Amino acid sequence: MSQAAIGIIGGSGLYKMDALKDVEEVAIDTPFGKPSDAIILGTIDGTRVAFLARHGRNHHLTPSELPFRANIYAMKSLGVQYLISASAVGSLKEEAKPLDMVVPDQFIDRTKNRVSTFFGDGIVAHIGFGDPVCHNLATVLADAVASLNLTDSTLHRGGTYVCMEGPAFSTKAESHLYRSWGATIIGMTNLPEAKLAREAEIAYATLALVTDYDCWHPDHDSVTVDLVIANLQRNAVNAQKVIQETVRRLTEHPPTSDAHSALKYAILTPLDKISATTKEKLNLLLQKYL
Ligand SMILES: CSC[C@H]1O[C@H](OP(=O)(O)O)[C@H](O)[C@@H]1O
Ligand SMILES: Nc1ncnc2[nH]cnc12
Repeated sequence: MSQAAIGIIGGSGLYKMDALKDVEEVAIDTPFGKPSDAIILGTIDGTRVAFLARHGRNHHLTPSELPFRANIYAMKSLGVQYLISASAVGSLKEEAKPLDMVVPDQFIDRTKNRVSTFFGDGIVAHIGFGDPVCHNLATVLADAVASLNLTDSTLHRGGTYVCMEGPAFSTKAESHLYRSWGATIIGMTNLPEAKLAREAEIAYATLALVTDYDCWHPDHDSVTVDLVIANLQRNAVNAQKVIQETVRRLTEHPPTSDAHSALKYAILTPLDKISATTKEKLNLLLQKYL
């Protein structure tokens, strides 16, 4: 099957990548079901890239309905080693303005209905997640943003992304609570993805595109989908430029990543005690340790 070392997951408003050439659509089935949509394989300036629209190209899946495991497994099956998420987020800080970009380095989990692990069914593993984002990949991503000198968007390096369940946006009390925790941005999708990517030994980083001030800001109307999409469409051109530049830099200097060996000391169950069925289901993740 065709392979790509770099994967992109496009969120709300980013349903395709114009820079992707020679595209081929691949419908992948995984032991965890089907991904959100077909994966679009192609090249960006000669580098193979796999693109997936997180909510489907017609945005038909809510955050709680997303097949996170199938999405990450499908990326792994294509050989993806670096995964970049482009995501719409609300801002929890005055200085992170709509149209700005944030490359977060921490997450807070406020989800309730997500399956965020490949393990279970007779195999136990606990990956380290103290640093949930790959520092080296995030640095390449943030450096790519900085190199473009975008006039209409300020870059914020680091910051905490609160991942809420949704699909309704937060209450004001929740929004103020997250601000009191020092969090920078809020979204509904990235945390399960980051956990599963780590379990799959894929380096993961997020390009967060600020679309609104959530509902805490006294001078801004509460968040609406219209506002999110309008601001994302304004920012989608910049986001694609950033991704293109990041792909160029990753191709020139592929960074090392601790994520690439995340399972080395994480599996507790003796490998000879794992059932054949579970072994087969997780073979893609486990094969280098078997
Ligand atoms: C359309 S507003 C809420 C929606 O947008 C974000 O999606 P994504 O992370 O896929 O860009 C947010 O997480 C919500 O799912
Ligand atoms: N304010 C917000 N809350 C949660 N997810 C979002 N995505 C974009 N804006 C958001």
